[in-house]
Amino acid sequence: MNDTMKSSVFVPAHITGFFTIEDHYIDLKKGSLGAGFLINKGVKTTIEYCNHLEINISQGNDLIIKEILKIFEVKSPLRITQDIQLPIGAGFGTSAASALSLSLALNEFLNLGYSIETCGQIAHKVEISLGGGLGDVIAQTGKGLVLRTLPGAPGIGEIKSFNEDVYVACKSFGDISTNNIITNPNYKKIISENGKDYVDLFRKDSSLDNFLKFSYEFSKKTNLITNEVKSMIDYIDSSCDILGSSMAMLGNTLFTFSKNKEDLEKLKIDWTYVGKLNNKGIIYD
Ligand SMILES: Nc1ncnc2c1ncn2[C@@H]1O[C@H](COP(=O)(O)OP(=O)(O)O)[C@@H](O)[C@H]1O
Ligand SMILES: CC(C)(COP(=O)(O)O)[C@@H](O)C(=O)O
Repeated sequence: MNDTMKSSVFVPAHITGFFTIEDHYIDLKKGSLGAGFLINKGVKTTIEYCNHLEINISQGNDLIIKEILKIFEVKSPLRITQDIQLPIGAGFGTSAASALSLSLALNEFLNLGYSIETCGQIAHKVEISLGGGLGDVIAQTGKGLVLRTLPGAPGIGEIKSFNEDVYVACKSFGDISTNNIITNPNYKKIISENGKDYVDLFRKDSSLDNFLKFSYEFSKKTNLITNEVKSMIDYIDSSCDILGSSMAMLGNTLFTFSKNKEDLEKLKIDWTYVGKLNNKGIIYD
């Protein structure tokens, strides 16, 4: 047991701009290629000693927590608190952040000595089995702008991180069922055909401009872009000097990048998130 009797881990939300779907009969090798980014809100999991199992979660259900506890074979009664700081199902990767932050916090609190890769593989397996996503867990072990170059769990897949000094604003209009999209044969085909083109181009020139351009084109070519997101992008493009905007995969959520916060605040949009790109990654308290 951790002698401080309390462990907290924050895992940043991850927003995908474009991606491919990489099936495999081994869940640890199943995932996605693509590019996305991390922000300064996400999921913070805190574990304390308690005389009975207590789960406090700010939203959603305890399905992910129960699955992770099963894999860790946790016997000691704990108080697990999860602060999910963004809307669930809206393209922020909250299921992956819930699974990864809990795995890392359990590892620290129980002094198990697992590597981040092992904790990430546990989280990835739960993410895949529950249909929460494909490549968010490995992406959340990166920093800033994250390119997935090999699919799979941490320690199996591969990522490259790029540090960018920019502001991001996200506006969510609601959720989109990730599982319905990533298991639909027609979507799988159009997503992977277009996603592969953009991954190949982005690998050659991994600039922020390209990320924003490729993501917006991807959202239109896959017909995933929603009317709300498209109209908001048109309004933003006509209003001010921003770097670019697109749709979060997979949520009815817009994201836009700017060199300064003032231009984002001038838009008078009730942002779901506005802040700097997260170039630091996971935080252990
Ligand atoms: N903390 C959670 N506990 C249980 N289920 C969750 C949690 N977060 C998300 N989910 C479920 O996982 C699926 C994907 O959610 P999420 O990862 O939030 O989607 P997105 O990555 O698009 O934000 C949804 O069906 C959602 O209901
Ligand atoms: C795009 C998606 C397949 C789903 O993302 P989300 O809905 O945020 O879980 C993501 O997991 C990825 O692999 O890039």
